[in-house]
Formats: sequence, structure tokens, C-alpha cells
Amino acid sequence: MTREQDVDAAVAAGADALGFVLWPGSKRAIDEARLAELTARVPAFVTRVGLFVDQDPGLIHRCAAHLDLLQFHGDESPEACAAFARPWIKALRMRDGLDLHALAAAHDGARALLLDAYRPGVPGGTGATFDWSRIPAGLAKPVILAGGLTPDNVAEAVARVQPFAVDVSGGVEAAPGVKDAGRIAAFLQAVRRGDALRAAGNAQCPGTPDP
Ligand SMILES: O=C(O)c1ccccc1NCC(=O)[C@H](O)[C@H](O)COP(=O)(O)O
Repeated sequence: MTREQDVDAAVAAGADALGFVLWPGSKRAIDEARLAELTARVPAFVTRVGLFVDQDPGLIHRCAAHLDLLQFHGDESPEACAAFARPWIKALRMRDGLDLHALAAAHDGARALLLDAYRPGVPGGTGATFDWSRIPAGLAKPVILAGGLTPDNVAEAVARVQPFAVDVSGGVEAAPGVKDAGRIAAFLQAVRRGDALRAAGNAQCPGTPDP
């Protein structure tokens, strides 16, 4: 979120959480002052998530005053993630050979693992999907599915993967950092459609193989 109207549109559409990128390398980056302004608009019970990539602990401490949850998107150790007085989640980029069971155990203190696409040199917001069948059953942590989700594919993603939550950035934008209220609303509707498909046993989900 970089703009007031995008915060308002996401809240109106029923988003449970809003993300604020504090990493200056992102086209969606905001600074501490903007974080304070934008998060002040967020109503109670909508989670304010701050996103960091291997950043200065002092900055994270200051930003935490405006945040409910910290999202670590770099190579932070579990100990580094746990050093702030806020719940946290760890983003894992799905490069080849990841042992998600071992990583879930290593990140015991995380509230969830956010699984995102891997693209060398780009820590996040790639707009790329990954092969969802690589997510093993029975992970010890709730999964937040991310990476290339859009209003067109998120219903299938929810029905197939059955994640705890989904995360989207580029799929609801008109341009990097500029969200589109229509796409946000369409995304949230598609999430609910996917949840209904899931509850109905995936019967109509196009991506689910026949039993
Ligand atoms: O969004 C960014 O610009 C970004 C930059 C660096 C690290 C993380 C970033 N975003 C993190 C997110 O949680 C995104 O929502 C996630 O990577 C999915 O992005 P997209 O594929 O565009 O939906």
C-alpha cells in the first residue's frame, strides 16, 4: 500500500491485512513517515503488516509502533525475526531444493510461512507463480500463498492449496505501487469463490485432478 485510496479500497473490499513495504529497493517502498500516515487510516481488526528485507533493526523497531505483524522477506535468521516485540511471518522463496518441513521447524516462532516465487535477485513482488504442488501436506506452520496471484487464478489457488491466507501485490495493480480498486474487489470475490469451491470438495476446480 502506498496510497490512501488503496488502503480504503482494500478495507472496503474486506481484506484482512494490508502490507507496507519498507524496503527502499521496491517500487512500492514507503518511508517511516508515510507508514505512520497510511496505517493511521487502517481500522481496528485489519492487520497492518510491515515488510522488510534484511534491514536495520533500529528501523524495524521504530516502524513496529505502527504495525501489528512483521513480514521478513530476506535472509533473516529466525533469531533476527524474533528480536522485535511483534508477531512475525517469514517469506520463503521457492527455489529448488527447499525443505519446507525443515524450514517450518527452524522458524518455530513464526506465525506463518509466506511461500513466494523465486526469481534470482528479486526479493519479492515478482508477479510470478510457482508450482503449487511443491507445497507438502502437513506443514507445521500455516501457509500464506503468494506469487503471481490475480483475480483470474486465485480461486483455483485457494481451492487447490487450501492455504491459511493468500497475498497479492502486482495482480491488483494498475502500475507498480498503484492499486486498482476494481481488481482488489474482484480478487476478494475470487478468494471467496475459491473458498466455496474448497468447501464443496473442489468439485468444480479446473486445476484439481480427478480422484
Ligand atoms: O512487492 C514488492 O515490491 C516487494 C519487494 C521486495 C520484497 C517483497 C515484496 N513484496 C512482498 C509481497 O509480499 C508480495 O505481495 C509478494 O511477493 C507477491 O507479489 P506478487 O507476485 O506481485 O503478487
